[in-house]
Amino acid sequence: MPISLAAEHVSYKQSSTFSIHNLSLHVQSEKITSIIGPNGSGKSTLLRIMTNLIHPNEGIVSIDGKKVSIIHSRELAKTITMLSQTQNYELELTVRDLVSHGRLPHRKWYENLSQKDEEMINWAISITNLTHLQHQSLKRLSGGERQRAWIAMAVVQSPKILLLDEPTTYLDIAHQLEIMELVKYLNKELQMTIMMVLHDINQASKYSDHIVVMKNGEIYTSGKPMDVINQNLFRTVFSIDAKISEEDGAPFFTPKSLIARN
Ligand SMILES: Nc1ncnc2c1ncn2[C@@H]1O[C@H](COP(=O)(O)OP(=O)(O)OP(=O)(O)O)[C@@H](O)[C@H]1O
Repeated sequence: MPISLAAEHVSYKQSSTFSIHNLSLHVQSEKITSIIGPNGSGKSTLLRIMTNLIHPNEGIVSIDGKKVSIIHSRELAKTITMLSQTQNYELELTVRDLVSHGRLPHRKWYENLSQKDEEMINWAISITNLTHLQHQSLKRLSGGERQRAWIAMAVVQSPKILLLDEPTTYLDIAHQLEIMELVKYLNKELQMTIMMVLHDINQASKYSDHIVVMKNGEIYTSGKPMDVINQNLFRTVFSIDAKISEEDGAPFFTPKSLIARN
């Protein structure tokens, strides 16, 4: 079932130096949307607004027309899940324990895991390719394995919408691609709507149906990768000259040189 996540005329004052002003965004259902933009442009803030973690001063965020601010947190967690940029890596938990926590919205805190919970946990561990590591402590995993464990915890909630904040940060290129392929699988096979913040613009271009470019707390532009990724974007948003080519039908950029910032 398609699901509609939208922000309308949202404003949020984060600090004396940063605010989001009158931002509107309709996230495409069952598609992959990537948010790109320079450091401090408001990408994470936007994700947190979309999941009701922070509340806009003005405007509305809604799911299927219902304000997220009035949806019960347990219900909201079953619909939309966000994986933040930094996870607590010092947790003394096994992979399976962590993933089990993701079932909390589906049961009362005092109830034991049901058979359905156990089935979902097995499923989430399996699709993230962690079955052989399920009893391993999180502390003893590689960065890529640990990231997959956190994604499994998010996925076990079977949310319709999954938001990921820089899911590939700190990972080597093979593990980055593994995460991107997993994201693609969740979208294509499970019809999950995905919105993620990415710094790697070539990965955003390759894996996304839609790209949103943030600059100074505003959406500078948005659209299909082919319509958004161009030399002008790199000059005006990232202050670099770039060469744009095409790779498997998606734009591919190579940085050339810095240009003076405005
Ligand atoms: N809790 C906070 N209190 C005050 N200011 C904050 C807070 N969190 C972020 N900011 C500021 O808000 C602005 C936007 O931050 P945000 O994290 O949304 O940017 P971003 O585009 O995700 O950046 P990055 O690419 O570096 O992760 C930045 O100037 C940041 O310093």
